[in-house]
Amino acid sequence: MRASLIQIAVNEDETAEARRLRAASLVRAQAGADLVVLPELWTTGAFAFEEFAARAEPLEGPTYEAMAKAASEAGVWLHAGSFPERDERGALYNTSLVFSPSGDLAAAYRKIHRFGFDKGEAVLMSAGDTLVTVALPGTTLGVATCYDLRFPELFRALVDAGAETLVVPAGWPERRRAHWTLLARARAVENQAFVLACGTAGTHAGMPQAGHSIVVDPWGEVLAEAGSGEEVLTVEFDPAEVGRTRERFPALKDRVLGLDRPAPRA
Ligand SMILES: O=C(O)CCC(=O)C(=O)O
Repeated sequence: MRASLIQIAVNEDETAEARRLRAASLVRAQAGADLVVLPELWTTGAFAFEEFAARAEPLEGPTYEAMAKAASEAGVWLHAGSFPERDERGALYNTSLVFSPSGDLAAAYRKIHRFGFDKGEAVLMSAGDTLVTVALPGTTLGVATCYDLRFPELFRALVDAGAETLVVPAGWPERRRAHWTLLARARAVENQAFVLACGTAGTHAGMPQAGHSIVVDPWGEVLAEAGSGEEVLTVEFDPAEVGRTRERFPALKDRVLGLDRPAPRA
């Protein structure tokens, strides 16, 4: 399987519309890949909070239209990263879209863990509540977004639902880059799965982005890692390696579920 992660730069000197056109052309240039991945909130920037409401779109808005067309023109499975979605009740979500090579929507995932504690995305957006997996020829994707990477129980639930390739679009800041690469490897090792983690480059709302998109195999080896600037990271991998790893080193079979919790101290 050939996957291309488009680590697009998100800077304020480019409009969302111009970036959408550029992203579509970058996707079309990946014709021949099986799977193409874009990062989180690449139209607005993950830290441009005031843009979320101003730039929010219905599910089938301009980003959906442009990415559906780009997927079908390139003939690839496309995880189109995420955009600020406004639903019919006016609530905002950080929503990712996955398209089939014919440009049909295969899945939409609303980010479950919102980042910011008591500000930013955590207060501006609503949380998703549904796990999403997508069956591709040869592998099943499990999708998560950025801050979700810090929550191993979400990834374990995706594995329980059949995921073998975990796809994580992000807008991860440079100042915590060490966590990004460490957590991507941890999620791969503990779940014996491929991790495809696609970040952004550039600086928006004063927040330099980490870049360093990374692809990790089920043994935790880094197959490819981008630098800090805009880059397309392309990697070939054999999805059957997940089954071989789980067979050879069957740690997932040794899980102990339903442990009693210690009684709270009086
Ligand atoms: O967890 C982190 O350090 C970064 C998370 C983040 O930037 C996000 O989810 O938008």
